[in-house]
Amino acid sequence: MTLSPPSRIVFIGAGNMARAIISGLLKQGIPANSITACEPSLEKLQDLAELGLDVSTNNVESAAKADLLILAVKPQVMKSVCTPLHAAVQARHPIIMSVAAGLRLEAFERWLGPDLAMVRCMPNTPSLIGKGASGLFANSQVQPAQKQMVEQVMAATGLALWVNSEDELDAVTAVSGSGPAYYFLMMEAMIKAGKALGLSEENAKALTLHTALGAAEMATSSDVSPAELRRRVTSPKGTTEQAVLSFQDHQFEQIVGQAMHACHRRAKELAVELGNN
Ligand SMILES: NC(=O)C1=CN([C@@H]2O[C@H](COP(=O)(O)OP(=O)(O)OC[C@H]3O[C@@H](n4cnc5c(N)ncnc54)[C@H](O)[C@@H]3O)[C@@H](O)[C@H]2O)C=CC1
Ligand SMILES: O=C(O)[C@@H]1CCC=N1
Repeated sequence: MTLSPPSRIVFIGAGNMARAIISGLLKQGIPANSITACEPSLEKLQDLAELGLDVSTNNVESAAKADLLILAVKPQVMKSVCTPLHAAVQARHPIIMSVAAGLRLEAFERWLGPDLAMVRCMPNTPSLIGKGASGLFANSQVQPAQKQMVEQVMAATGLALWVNSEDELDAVTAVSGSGPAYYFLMMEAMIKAGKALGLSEENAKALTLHTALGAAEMATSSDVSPAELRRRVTSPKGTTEQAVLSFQDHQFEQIVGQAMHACHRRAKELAVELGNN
């Protein structure tokens, strides 16, 4: 895939999320030498340099050559990372994309200056294998062609959806940003229970993971709802029914709902704790 200009993508922060996006981009054929990864420690950048990326420890120099600047540091350090970039981004006006949970566009506008084309993105780590799911929201400075370019970049990592309001990104965080962890937690619990029922760890793990894969692929490719797919597994007076009844007796739906509300609340708290100065 070739990106229409702007074409230098600079990542500030090359941790888990940046690496997941970078990997998705490389898999889609985006040239490694058009991507810059910037991190405080060159040691951490070594594998990315070996893949052919341009690497740097200097955020300001890297931002100064960005066409698309992706801010991928923890929310807790975002302000201290952004403030020194003010002059570089005001001089070049790249498209800026934050992947940080919670932090709102108005905070970035305070830290980086006004009139910048900014996108907030909530990606997830399955971007690593091109199976990511991202929510995107753009401010009014982002032009249609720039929106298309950002969408093309994130679509290289999986599903990329625009949402209608910035608030919705906190809901995206609760559903898909943090969502992989919920499924991993479920897998951990199923492997443990499979072992308790007498399977070897190896078999419990293989069966659990392939079941998750099969269920996810079936649900995404099917034209019927997850509820109907569940019904088709659940024979009246059969085995699945007992498991589902047990989940329901233990308020499964409420447990999931409460967890996602807690996630959503935390995104809002982060915005207040870290974005108000
Ligand atoms: N991990 C995930 O599943 C997701 C993470 N995010 C967001 O992505 C952002 C990054 O999270 P992770 O990648 O998980 O964290 P991480 O800790 O793996 O990566 C952050 C990277 O930033 C680097 N860094 C620290 N200070 C820096 C500085 N001054 N300049 C440049 N780089 C610096 C760190 O060395 C580290 O490699 C966060 O804001 C998070 O909210 C969003 C969606 C999903
Ligand atoms: O846990 C977090 O804060 C980040 C944001 C979404 C997924 N991981």
